[in-house]
Amino acid sequence: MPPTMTSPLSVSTAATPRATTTHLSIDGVSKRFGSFTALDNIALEIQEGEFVCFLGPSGCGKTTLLRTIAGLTRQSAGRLTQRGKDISMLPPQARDFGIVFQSYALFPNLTVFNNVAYGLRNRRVERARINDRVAELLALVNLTGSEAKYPAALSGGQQQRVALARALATEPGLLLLDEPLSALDARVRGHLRSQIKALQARLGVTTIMVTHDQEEALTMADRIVVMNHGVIEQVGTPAAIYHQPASAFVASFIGSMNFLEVTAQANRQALLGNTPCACLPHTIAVGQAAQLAIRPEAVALSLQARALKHQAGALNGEVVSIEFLGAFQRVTLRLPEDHQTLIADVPSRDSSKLSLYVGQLLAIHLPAEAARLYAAGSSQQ
Ligand SMILES: Nc1ncnc2c1ncn2[C@@H]1O[C@H](COP(=O)(O)OP(=O)(O)OP(=O)(O)O)[C@@H](O)[C@H]1O
Repeated sequence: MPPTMTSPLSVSTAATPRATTTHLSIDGVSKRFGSFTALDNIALEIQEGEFVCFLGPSGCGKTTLLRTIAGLTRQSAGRLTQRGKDISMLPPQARDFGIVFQSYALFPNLTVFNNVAYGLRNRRVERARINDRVAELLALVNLTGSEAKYPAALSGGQQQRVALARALATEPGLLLLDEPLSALDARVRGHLRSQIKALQARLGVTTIMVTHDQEEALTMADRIVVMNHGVIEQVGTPAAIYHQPASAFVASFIGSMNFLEVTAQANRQALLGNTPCACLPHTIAVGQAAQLAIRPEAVALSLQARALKHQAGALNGEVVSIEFLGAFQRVTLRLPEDHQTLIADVPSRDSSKLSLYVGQLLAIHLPAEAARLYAAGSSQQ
């Protein structure tokens, strides 16, 4: 299985806020469409003020879960509680949330001012208060001065900022974001990502964002809910999801990962061909086929391969390609063990010491603390 290749990621290391009050509880929520199960017994608690991302591949059920929270889709089973109140059967208009969709969904025939004021007018808020609140919200999303413009006169990023202001206008307890950045080009997306994150931190509004973009989730979320085939695979901080993936699926979905075919051994070990490799504690039976997962940046390369070549327990490989990626070089090695391949990311400042070239034989070190064993054939993407 070739390793999943994506660019290196900056993982948000911000600690989960010390929020201890539950904002939203999802208890045993399932959703079936005919005989198809889109959500299977989902259980999740979201804390007051948290920024949570639902992350997963297309069709995993993340939008269905968001829509269920909003009341736009009715669950087939289970219960939703918001701030202690059972909202399971409430229609969307009786629930406390603001929502931003992927496509801007602004009213095209209303000005920016009137789009943002819409929810406030529906609630019969008095005119002077509406004027103040719209001014405050437009300042918050850096669109002061755009009050009289129509959506068609705004860029995609500006339209999404108006949509955000509109969603926040009535001060909802919960902000729902359904892939709000995916229709925007990369530069605007990056900029808006940090704006939304800063705004959320400033307002402290509990936020759930659906995304299929791992980088977005890793950089924005306090906690990530990784979903696959209608179930939650793992819930954790970005750092925990990245460094301690709970399943082969999570390991392969987030960041780049090598998967080597090995045989499980006792005492935190696995056999790669005949070469013993130390790894983290595992629960796979001795002698069972397994996958050893290790990130490319954790693989260490050195020059003593020839000396080690015939030494028991030494792992070496031949360089088959070198890609220059700026901050690091991505080196693909062929291992003598069953001709498997391994990717190593070598920081550019270290690569000169290795004088890398195709055909070179290098010693490989797989640090045990970065090597995780999963059952062979366990779900990847
Ligand atoms: N109204 C519906 N009727 C039938 N099937 C549906 C309906 N809505 C969603 N599904 C199915 O449920 C599954 C989950 O859909 P959902 O939209 O939640 O996925 P997703 O993870 O948000 O994916 P994407 O990123 O592609 O939007 C999909 O297989 C989808 O085809």
